[in-house]
Amino acid sequence: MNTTSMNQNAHITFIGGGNMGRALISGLLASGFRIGQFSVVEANAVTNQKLQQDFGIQVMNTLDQIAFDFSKNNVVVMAVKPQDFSLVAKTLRAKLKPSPTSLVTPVIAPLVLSIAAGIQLQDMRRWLDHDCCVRAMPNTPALIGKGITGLFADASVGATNHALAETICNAVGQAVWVKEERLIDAVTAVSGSGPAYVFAFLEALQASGEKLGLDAITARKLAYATLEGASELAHNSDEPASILRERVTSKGGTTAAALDVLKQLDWQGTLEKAIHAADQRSQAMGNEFGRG
Ligand SMILES: NC(=O)C1=CN([C@@H]2O[C@H](COP(=O)(O)OP(=O)(O)OC[C@H]3O[C@@H](n4cnc5c(N)ncnc54)[C@H](OP(=O)(O)O)[C@@H]3O)[C@@H](O)[C@H]2O)C=CC1
Ligand SMILES: O=C(O)[C@@H]1CCC=N1
Repeated sequence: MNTTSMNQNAHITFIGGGNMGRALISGLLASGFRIGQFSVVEANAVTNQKLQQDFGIQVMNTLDQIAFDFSKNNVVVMAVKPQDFSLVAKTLRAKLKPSPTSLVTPVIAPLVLSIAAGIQLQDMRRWLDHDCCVRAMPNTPALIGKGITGLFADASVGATNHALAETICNAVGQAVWVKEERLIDAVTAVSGSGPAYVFAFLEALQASGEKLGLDAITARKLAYATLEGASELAHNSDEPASILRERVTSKGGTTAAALDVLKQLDWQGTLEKAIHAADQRSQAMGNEFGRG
């Protein structure tokens, strides 16, 4: 099946349309997937209502309302919190197979694409009684088509579903495959949680400007434009970030004064510890919520 017909025949069911589900739905719609290709199950009444209003898509309240059309290339995006995952997966289990009286057998096995932090493939497969599972770790810039998603699949996922998972993630930005499942925890720590570190940096840069006497609007403009300009410069440059940093740092100047303080406070070490904590938490959540 070529990519165009694979995409056109895809039906994507989101279980959970909260922060990340919403970002992916929005990004996928903007990239050309059609409204009719989506189903969403969202238990929260307010979130449910808002999804219907904003996107005009079909949003169900409960999992028992799902009925897969097995003539489609079904993708089920598991976008609930890790602590809700096992219950959802166990409820979904019976739905993933056509009923014995069904006249349609799946063209390809439904793909279960989990974006949940920590939840491991072995646990998903046990709960779902279904092999065709892929782990993905996207991030919220998917909302504007600038996400980056780390993906892991093992050999039990066939070529079509491998390609489908990648196509969906590419539609909302970029996708990278990692070679070991364990590395999805690292992806989570770096880029899944990463936007929050960047937003915290932006908050701090703006607040520092205000403390130096700039009004809030000006401080915000300076901080946001600096982050945008610097990251685009780094992105488009052949040089590593360390060289770009040196070019800003005049000998005995202002940048050197600021970077000296960050060095004394072991800024890099602190950030490494923070990202290590996220990686550890991802593993711990896998153990905590993977039981049962
Ligand atoms: N937020 C992010 O930046 C990222 C999140 N992720 C992962 O994505 C997943 C979702 O995170 P996030 O979007 O932030 O979480 P949210 O809580 O915003 O969204 C999850 C939604 O699922 C709903 N829900 C709970 N149980 C069910 C059910 N049985 N059926 C249907 N819907 C249900 C929740 O309702 P209620 O609130 O009422 O429980 C909630 O609205 C997590 O596993 C997280 O690890 C991955 C990458 C980035
Ligand atoms: O904070 C979390 O657990 C989720 C996973 C990555 C981003 N948000």
